[in-house]
Amino acid sequence: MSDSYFAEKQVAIAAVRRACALTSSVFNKLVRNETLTKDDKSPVTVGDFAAQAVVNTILSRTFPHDPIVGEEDASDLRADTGASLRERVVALANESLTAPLQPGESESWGLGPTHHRTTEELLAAIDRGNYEGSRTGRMWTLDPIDGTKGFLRGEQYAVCLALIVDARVELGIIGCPNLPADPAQPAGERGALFVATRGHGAFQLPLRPAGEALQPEEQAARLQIPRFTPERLNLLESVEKAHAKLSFNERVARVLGVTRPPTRMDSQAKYAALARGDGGVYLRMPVGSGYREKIWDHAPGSLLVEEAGGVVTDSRGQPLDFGLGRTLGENYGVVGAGKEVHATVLEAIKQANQEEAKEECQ
Ligand SMILES: Nc1ncnc2c1ncn2[C@@H]1O[C@H](COP(=O)(O)O)[C@@H](O)[C@H]1OP(=O)(O)O
Ligand SMILES: [Mg+2]
Ligand SMILES: [Mg+2]
Ligand SMILES: [Mg+2]
Repeated sequence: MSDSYFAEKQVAIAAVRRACALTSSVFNKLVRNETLTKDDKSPVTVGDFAAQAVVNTILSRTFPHDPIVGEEDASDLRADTGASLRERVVALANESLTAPLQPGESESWGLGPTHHRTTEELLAAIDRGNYEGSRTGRMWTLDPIDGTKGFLRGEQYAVCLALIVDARVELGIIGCPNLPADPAQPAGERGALFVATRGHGAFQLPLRPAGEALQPEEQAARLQIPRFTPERLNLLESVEKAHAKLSFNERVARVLGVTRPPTRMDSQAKYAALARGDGGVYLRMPVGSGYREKIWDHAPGSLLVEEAGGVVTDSRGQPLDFGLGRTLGENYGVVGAGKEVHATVLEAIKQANQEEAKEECQ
């Protein structure tokens, strides 16, 4: 792995690893009343809030001038009705931040047993994620638990962090605590960390740090999307019908001549799976509800796929624009695939659109 954004990469890997340890341990202890429903009807748990508190606390200490676009905010925790939730989030975040230093971490990052934070400090850290985004300058974007529904089901979710500079994703980190470490052994050990730096490749590392060095070459496996023939392709798609138009995916699969059933998976674990050679196509078409995709849901995943030799665009072939604010703007869907397959998928989408329009006229 190269030295481009080396300091940022070290810090971001450590932050995502701590957040993954936190969320995995919280899953086993989650009780009723530790999950809220947000205004958009999506769930948020003490794990989402605490993971955002941890990552933002570390980033604020190490890169104090960088703004952060994070999914969550602390308003529900500050409310009187949020008192017990707030206490739990503070306890979980402090437990994570005060855990012993791991290989590659520095005490100057404000980590380790003497670094307890106050409630106000942790709520303020969560709210550091309120940045509105920008076309220029540096910013981080964080999804503390991507795929909260998957997390609650004990299935796939991901802790996702990216550094964006002048609207271009430069660094992407995705921690997947429930993803098999080795795709050839689906029932084997779980947990994988994915790291991509623009121009320097995509890598899988162990989720738990091993040995003294942070990322010795032998621990990082370089990822490359293989060439796919249609018989070997299958679509990687959302589990949630409300998030993506799965009936349209079926049509696209038919046009492509894909015979294998789709792989349904929550979160940016889909991008990680694609980057390491699973499926061959990431397809997410809008359901027509006016939902706008968020930058934290695609920034690290899209860089990971690009650095593994793939292409990620909207369904018209336009690049995703990370400079518009907290969202990607009007939603035309997202398509990710290896270079050769990507163009074929865009063609198949055109054809599927025409077929659908024709049927709707009849
Ligand atoms: N109505 C919606 N349409 C599309 N995506 C949504 C919607 N509501 C939430 N999401 C986000 O979609 C992503 C899940 O994608 P997938 O369906 O592929 O697993 C998550 O980031 C989820 O947020 P969250 O981070 O809160 O889980
Ligand atoms: Mg959410
Ligand atoms: Mg998300
Ligand atoms: Mg989330």
